[in-house]
Amino acid sequence: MIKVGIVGATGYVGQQLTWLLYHHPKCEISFLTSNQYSKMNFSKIYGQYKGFINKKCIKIQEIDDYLDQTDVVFLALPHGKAFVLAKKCLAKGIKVIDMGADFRLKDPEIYEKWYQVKHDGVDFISQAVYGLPEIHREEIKEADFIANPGCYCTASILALIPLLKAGVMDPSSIIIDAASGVSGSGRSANTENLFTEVHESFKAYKVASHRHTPEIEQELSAASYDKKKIKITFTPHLAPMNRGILATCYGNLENKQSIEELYELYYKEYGEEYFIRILEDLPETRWVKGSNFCDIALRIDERSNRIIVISAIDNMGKGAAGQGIQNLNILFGLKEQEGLEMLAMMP
Ligand SMILES: NC(=O)C1=CN([C@@H]2O[C@H](COP(=O)(O)OP(=O)(O)OC[C@H]3O[C@@H](n4cnc5c(N)ncnc54)[C@H](OP(=O)(O)O)[C@@H]3O)[C@@H](O)[C@H]2O)C=CC1
Ligand SMILES: CC(=O)N[C@@H](CCC(=O)OP(=O)(O)O)C(=O)O
Repeated sequence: MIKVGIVGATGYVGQQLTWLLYHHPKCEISFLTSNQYSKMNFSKIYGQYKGFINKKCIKIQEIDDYLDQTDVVFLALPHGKAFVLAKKCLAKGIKVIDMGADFRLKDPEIYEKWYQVKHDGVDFISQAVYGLPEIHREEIKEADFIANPGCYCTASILALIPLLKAGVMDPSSIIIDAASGVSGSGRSANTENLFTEVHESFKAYKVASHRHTPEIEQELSAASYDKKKIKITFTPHLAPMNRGILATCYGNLENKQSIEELYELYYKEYGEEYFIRILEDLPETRWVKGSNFCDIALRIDERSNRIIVISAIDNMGKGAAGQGIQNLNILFGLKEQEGLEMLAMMP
């Protein structure tokens, strides 16, 4: 069995990791950390685990006692908090999957500008592989340190890469409108996320300033046919639902092309990918809720010759914990779907 520690287990991503690992046939949990709830049984915080997980949370400072019996550690902490822990675990030969943003951006100056935090792990950036398996699988197989992508980034990058690789779209014309469920902002108390503030309302936020913008640009630029630096317009929205991301991505087509030709690019890129479903029907968040799937569909606006790509993921599935487990499976040479084959649950 692979022994897995979760740092930040009481957050939404940490809880989702715990749920997936509890059901994973090849993994067992070695420790769960929480500073706020240390010494409290995990099933007291999340009641569904009563009778299933009987483990007390430990403080981060106590993980040293457990690291000798741990193969891989998930860091599910706010940004700026992964540097010291990643360094410590890697030095002990323990694999690390960071769910936060600290090692996703290859340029520390860009990180510092968008996150307003000093990068304290510059020496490790090159060691971290961007954990989007459909794009970086071969590098992930060789890695011991994974920077798990941001949720909006996963939905947007997977939606656009086939078009950019083929060079059929003007990269300077990309606009991404994406909406997320409220769990995307985490579990900590915040007036803006109260039920009364978000229920029955829909809003854009961090317009032209969201920190996922440079992450999406980094990956799209690297994947595009000419590797030129791409600048996008990205507008996130808050949707009054618990989970899910729907990304609607627009770009100008370079030439007149049929929808069949464009779908062909997606079948070529993702035809073998278990977790990507290329659909003719338009994706909906409810069809991916709780799963690790990314559903994608295409349309052409004939009047403007614009391509519109719509993708749906669960922000905590393929957008975070599901993808984290997919990365774990690759790191340890397991079947990529191990522990991840569940479908969305309706309603
Ligand atoms: N929510 C989502 O959909 C997604 C989140 N992410 C990223 O995953 C990470 C975790 O997100 P999420 O679970 O939503 O966040 P939450 O706010 O729900 O949880 C954060 C966790 O980190 C712990 N924590 C908070 N502050 C500190 C601190 N100063 N030092 C140590 N531990 C701390 C909390 O522990 P304690 O019990 O002590 O309070 C809690 O367990 C973030 O980097 C986030 O950006 C990535 C993709 C999607
Ligand atoms: C709805 C909502 O608030 N979503 C979060 C994105 C969560 C995420 O993926 O953030 P990281 O890149 O920090 O991991 C946000 O917009 O900040």
